[in-house]
Amino acid sequence: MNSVTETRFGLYVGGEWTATDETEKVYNKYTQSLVGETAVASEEHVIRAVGAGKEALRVPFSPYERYEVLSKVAKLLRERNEEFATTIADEVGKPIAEARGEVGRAALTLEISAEEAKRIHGEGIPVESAPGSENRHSFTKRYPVGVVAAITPFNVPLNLVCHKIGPAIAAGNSVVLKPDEKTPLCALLLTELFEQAGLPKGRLNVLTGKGDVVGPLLTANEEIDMYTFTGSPRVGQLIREQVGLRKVALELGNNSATIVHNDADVEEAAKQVAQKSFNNAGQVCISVQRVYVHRDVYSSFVDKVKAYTKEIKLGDPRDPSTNMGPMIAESEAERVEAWVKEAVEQGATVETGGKREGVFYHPTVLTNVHDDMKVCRQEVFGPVVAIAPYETEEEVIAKVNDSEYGLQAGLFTNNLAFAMKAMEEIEVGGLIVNDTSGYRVDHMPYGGVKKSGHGKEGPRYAIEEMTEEKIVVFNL
Ligand SMILES: NC(=O)c1ccc[n+]([C@@H]2O[C@H](COP(=O)([O-])OP(=O)(O)OC[C@H]3O[C@@H](n4cnc5c(N)ncnc54)[C@H](O)[C@@H]3O)[C@@H](O)[C@H]2O)c1
Ligand SMILES: O=C[C@H](O)CS(=O)(=O)O
Repeated sequence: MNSVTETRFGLYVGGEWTATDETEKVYNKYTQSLVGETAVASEEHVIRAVGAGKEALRVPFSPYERYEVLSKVAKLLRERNEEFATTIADEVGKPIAEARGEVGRAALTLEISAEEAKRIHGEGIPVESAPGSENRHSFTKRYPVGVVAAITPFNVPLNLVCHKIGPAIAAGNSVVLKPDEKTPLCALLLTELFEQAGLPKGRLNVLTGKGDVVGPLLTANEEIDMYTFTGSPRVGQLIREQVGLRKVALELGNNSATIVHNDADVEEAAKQVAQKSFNNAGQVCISVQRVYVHRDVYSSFVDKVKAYTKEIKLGDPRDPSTNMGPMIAESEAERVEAWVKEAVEQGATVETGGKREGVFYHPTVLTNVHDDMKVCRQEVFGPVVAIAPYETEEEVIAKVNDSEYGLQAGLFTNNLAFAMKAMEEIEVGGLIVNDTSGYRVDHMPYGGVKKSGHGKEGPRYAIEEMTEEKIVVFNL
């Protein structure tokens, strides 16, 4: 069959599209109308996909050929930018401007991966410096791990797929991808581009279906060499438990903090916070959730954030004037509503927002919060930001660190000594000075500590995760 019959997709296994009797429906998150239907993978499909991946590894696929395929996919993706952007807007509910931005970033992620394919290298090891090894010489080389299973979330369904397929292919691996069942369409369209670009059969296999069914089938398959997962800490933990001694990279959640110090550009900080708290309706792992503001500038900062937040226009994601779309499901909007209600019962003040309309939750600014409220302690993953004052550098660093998570944090200050102290002491994978926790470009090392996971993304760093380093020592 073709990959698509109108909007119906098969599984992609060993370079062939396969239909299944059972299908999974995909809905437009704004209109709730049907936008696509995918096949549903069974255990047999998992076995076939992994087998195809293993088989493909036996056929030479040079670094330059990998570079060429990945570059071609990036080019095709740029050519079909609008189709991908509208697909993301429909299946996620992400405003079209943000969706276009995601497509551009996804193409860049593939271009960076293509470049990295040509420069995977080991290093010379000076073994001769050890007494008794004077006549030895040594170097290392990196080799693909084999078959990589990639499991991805709903919120950034194209670029986060590219962050897994790009480096895995660049490093010489085969991939079995399982995109999120709520937003699989752009990953399936991307698979068509890999096919069109001439990716050898079996190097990419795509299995769709419910995560709690297909996921365990993947983790139970002993032929898979590595798992790369982006999603919730709950599922990350399950995968960790199920895969035993095999390699795992986990990109999980966060309750991201940003500090606004008394010497900061308060106007700029407020503008950035109001934007990075509500992008994709707050459904971003580095979305600003907790803001700690120095008492000297607290009132003026809260006023400014409120004013910027009130300008956010909710509506149809396809309408270019919309700033914020719906959440992924009404049940998620109800959960956020319940968490805000609970915070208010515990003493929080709603400065603006605090209202649900069906699947929309209005962008919400909370003050008078304390660190043990759910909206501070847990990951909201919705359009809610909680603002609290602080007085000393030590106090605010302790507050930021008082979290189970540690993905990224932001700090607005012009005080270099404070910025360096924060770099030394804040427990995160990335500290962003003079911007929010929400800053990311695709070639930087990206990944968390604590319950935010382990292993880095960014093509160069993901390639390190997806390769094994081998040493050779010559006794001459
Ligand atoms: N650190 C990062 O880079 C990053 C990026 C994006 C999202 N996230 C996190 O992802 C979460 C939101 O995404 P989500 O709701 O799609 O997450 P999720 O964990 O519910 O789903 C992620 C993926 O796991 C699959 N899955 C579900 N159950 C499974 C199981 N039992 N075994 C294997 N796979 C299973 C889903 O189908 C989906 O493909 C948030 O916590 C967010 O912070 C992290
Ligand atoms: O949701 C988390 C994403 O990794 C953030 S970004 O889209 O990559 O910037």
